[in-house]
Amino acid sequence: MNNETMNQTAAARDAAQPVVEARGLDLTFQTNDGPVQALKDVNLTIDKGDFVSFIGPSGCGKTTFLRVMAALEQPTGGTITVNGMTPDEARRNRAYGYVFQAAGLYPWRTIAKNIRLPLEIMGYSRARQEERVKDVLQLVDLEGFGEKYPWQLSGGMQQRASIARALAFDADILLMDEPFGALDEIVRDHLNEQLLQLWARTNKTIGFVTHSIPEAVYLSTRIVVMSPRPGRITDVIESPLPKERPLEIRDTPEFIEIAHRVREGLRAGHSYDD
Ligand SMILES: Nc1ncnc2c1ncn2[C@@H]1O[C@H](COP(=O)(O)OP(=O)(O)OP(=O)(O)O)[C@@H](O)[C@H]1O
Repeated sequence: MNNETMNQTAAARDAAQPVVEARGLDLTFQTNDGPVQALKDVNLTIDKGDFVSFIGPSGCGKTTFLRVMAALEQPTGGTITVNGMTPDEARRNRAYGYVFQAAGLYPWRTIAKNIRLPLEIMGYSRARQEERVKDVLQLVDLEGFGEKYPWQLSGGMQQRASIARALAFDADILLMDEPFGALDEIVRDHLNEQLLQLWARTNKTIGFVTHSIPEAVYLSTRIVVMSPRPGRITDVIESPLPKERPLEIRDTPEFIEIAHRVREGLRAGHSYDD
């Protein structure tokens, strides 16, 4: 191998820094009705700056995988590292922010105070808290809404506030569990566009759970198709779509082709016997 080729190989390796590496991951829950295998032999690498969506029918382990990454569940087999550490160490290093399906804002605190909460807990100075709140409100297009209470905002705005809270301590990784699932389609389209812009501006690594094929295809650099009983990965689709994605991209043949492959993957992994 000549020097130039070696340099190119090294550059490619540096460019693709693995953020999450799961190898042979298993998770079996012990329940009163017996063991439930939520994840079976999951192998996945997520690189820095990837936008990875997890799609699959109910119960295929999407949320469980996200929770394992966030150290909220312990695997019962295999290995997983986040930024080269255990998920627990990564959590203590503030590697991720987590966004749930429900915005989960405290109704008695203003939007700014909701966003400030994790920073207060982490002991940020008052000045630094103010600075971060201002920055993240701007990132999610909610400048001027900091002093409002959650009930004064629409559902879409509340979800943006919840994303702002997850971004407050500037974690590298954003884990989002069906964050827009409860919103109507127009609002969802708008938030999808905004999320892509935010991702492009911040270069975060995003793990995103969804039930929607168009949402997964529109947002992702990589789509992980899962199937249930036991929960496992059946396909990983690398998106050929450019990083710049106007909503109209959804009408292009490339988009429709990826959506078709996701649908086929879901169909193949689905058992119609139950
Ligand atoms: N704490 C738990 N104890 C026992 N079983 C659990 C627990 N959490 C999840 N499970 C089971 O593990 C399986 C995977 O659940 P999980 O919530 O990860 O699926 P999902 O793909 O996110 O589903 P959905 O799309 O409905 O949110 C399911 O069978 C679920 O009932």
